[in-house]
Amino acid sequence: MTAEIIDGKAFAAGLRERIAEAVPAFVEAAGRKPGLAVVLVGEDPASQVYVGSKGKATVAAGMNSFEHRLPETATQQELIAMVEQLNADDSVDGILVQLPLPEGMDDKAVIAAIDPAKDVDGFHVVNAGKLAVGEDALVPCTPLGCLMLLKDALGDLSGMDAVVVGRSNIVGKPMAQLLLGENCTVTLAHSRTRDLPAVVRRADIVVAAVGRAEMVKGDWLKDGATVIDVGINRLAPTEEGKKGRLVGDVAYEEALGHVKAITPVPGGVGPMTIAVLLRNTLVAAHARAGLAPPRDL
Ligand SMILES: NC(=O)C1=CN([C@@H]2O[C@H](COP(=O)(O)OP(=O)(O)OC[C@H]3O[C@@H](n4cnc5c(N)ncnc54)[C@H](OP(=O)(O)O)[C@@H]3O)[C@@H](O)[C@H]2O)C=CC1
Ligand SMILES: Nc1nc(=O)c2c([nH]1)NC[C@@H]1CN(c3ccc(C(=O)N[C@@H](CCC(=O)O)C(=O)O)cc3)C=[N+]21
Repeated sequence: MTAEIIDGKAFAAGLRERIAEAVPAFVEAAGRKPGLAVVLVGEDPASQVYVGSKGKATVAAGMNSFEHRLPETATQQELIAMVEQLNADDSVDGILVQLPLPEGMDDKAVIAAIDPAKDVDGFHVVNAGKLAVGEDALVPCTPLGCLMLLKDALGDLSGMDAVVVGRSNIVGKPMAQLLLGENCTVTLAHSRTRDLPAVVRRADIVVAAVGRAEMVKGDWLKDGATVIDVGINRLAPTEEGKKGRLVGDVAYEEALGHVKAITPVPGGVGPMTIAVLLRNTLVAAHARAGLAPPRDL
């Protein structure tokens, strides 16, 4: 059996195209462009790259991109003051505070300061709670992107055994909620899980969101499983002066011999995260303007 490589990059490009096509109708109805504000604290080079590519994708979709940078030395109070200013700014539909925050800042307090209607990351407890009880919510971008790829690859997920490895509030937990919402039988595994290989072996669907390079081995996978690899791990460079290779949480080459379909790293989930961020911004913009949500996004 040859494994299908799930092309997240291509799917994300298609989604961004559909978003760009839906923007003019919003502009017509609301009399303004949707706007996304990204706040970056400190100088972390990886974060700077992400923020830069988010900004470019936002503008390419026909939306306004507002970038705000605070120095590494900024206080939590200053950051929250900036968030409150963005809450009050009517041209801003989405607010994303890039994580991780510098040492000493409390993620929870900062996220709590974001207006839930503008919380395009879906990290605010109001949105997490709505997702948990099955109400309309802004859903975290990475797990929603994973779900879109799964539905595209498999169609109806009803009744399937899904194992999510990793229980963070950002990826694993909302992923489990989404799969439950699709009527999967969901197992949420983590660092205290006993006999993880045996747990993973039961799964028709495996979502790996651990942050450990190539931890999930090929022989942990049931033949014919579909695998979504969320992990982004930079290996040590093999040559001086070069960047190390990017790998996922799944031993990709080994997995190819077992799976029905799998996402690569890079080119899998990563690009979906950014496309869904734009989608969430457009959804938030419609809701804030009192318009019906855009369809087919
Ligand atoms: N593609 C994208 O857009 C994104 C990619 N990522 C990537 O996804 C990965 C996960 O991110 P995130 O959820 O934020 O990470 P966290 O570090 O917040 O969570 C990791 C989870 O993995 C679990 N875990 C750690 N070690 C093991 C182990 N040996 N066996 C089983 N479970 C284990 C932890 O368990 P416990 O709770 O018990 O500690 C925890 O629940 C990272 O590689 C990150 O870079 C993240 C966000 C977006
Ligand atoms: N508030 C907040 N929201 C986030 O959504 C958020 C965040 N903070 N902090 C950091 C993580 C990580 N993240 C990624 C986005 C895109 C790629 C991506 O596009 N990756 C490319 C490769 C990029 C490369 O080559 O380095 C790929 O996988 O193909 C990866 C990771 C969003 N995050």
